[in-house]
Amino acid sequence: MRTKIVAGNWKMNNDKEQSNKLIKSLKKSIKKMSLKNTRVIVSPTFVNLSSAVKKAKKSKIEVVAQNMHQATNGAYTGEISGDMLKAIGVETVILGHSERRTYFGETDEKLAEKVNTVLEKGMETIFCFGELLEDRKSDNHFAVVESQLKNALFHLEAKDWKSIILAYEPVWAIGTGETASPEQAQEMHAFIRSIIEKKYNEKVADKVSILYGGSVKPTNAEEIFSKPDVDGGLIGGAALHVDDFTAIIAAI
Ligand SMILES: O=C(CO)COP(=O)(O)O
Repeated sequence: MRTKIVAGNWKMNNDKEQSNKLIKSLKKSIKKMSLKNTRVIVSPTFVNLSSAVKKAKKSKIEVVAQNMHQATNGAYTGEISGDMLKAIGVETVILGHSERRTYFGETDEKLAEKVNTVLEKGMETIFCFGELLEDRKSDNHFAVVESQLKNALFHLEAKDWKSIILAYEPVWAIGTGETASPEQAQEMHAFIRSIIEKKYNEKVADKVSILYGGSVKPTNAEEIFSKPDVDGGLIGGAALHVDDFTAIIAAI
């Protein structure tokens, strides 16, 4: 059985107090839930990671980072390395989010380097990708997603995939209120699994958790998560509110 995951990407939101308060409330609200085979993840901004890790201790909540640099250390002003994250108890990092690609020029090639570093450091990544609206309109969405995966991940060996979680986030659905329909999500997730099977084998394809991201809300989560190839969600806006995020976790 594949691991189910509900992850909240807080982006550049929540100061230290808000961050700690949200974790405290979330801890309480999920305490009685039976979360067998399910991971609950939150991703605060860098400066709040350390206190979030402490706050989340002795709970089901895992704290992950939103980005990291590919080098171990060096003259990279403003950057954060994998070792620095590990030193404060953060073992997982989101990579390739569309906001990083769009606003910070992260290319598939750079992401491939970051993924390599994640593996060298024994870390894990939630790897994001997804097509733009114009790609979908021109019926290029499968080709775009396939090339993003090939360029950034298909140099890996089969054994490396135990450290990879995929997050399909169609850019047109991020923060827009417009969600991919459960059928569109399922169609793409099944396609992703099929190309992984072709490149590797059935076991790798069957084992990798593929999350959907893009305007997931309490009102649509259950239907999206009910699809056989959707193993959870990467949640933006709705992860900032404990009631909404709790309802989304309950939907899994
Ligand atoms: O970008 C996202 C998660 O990484 C999705 O954001 P929204 O849920 O706000 O659309």
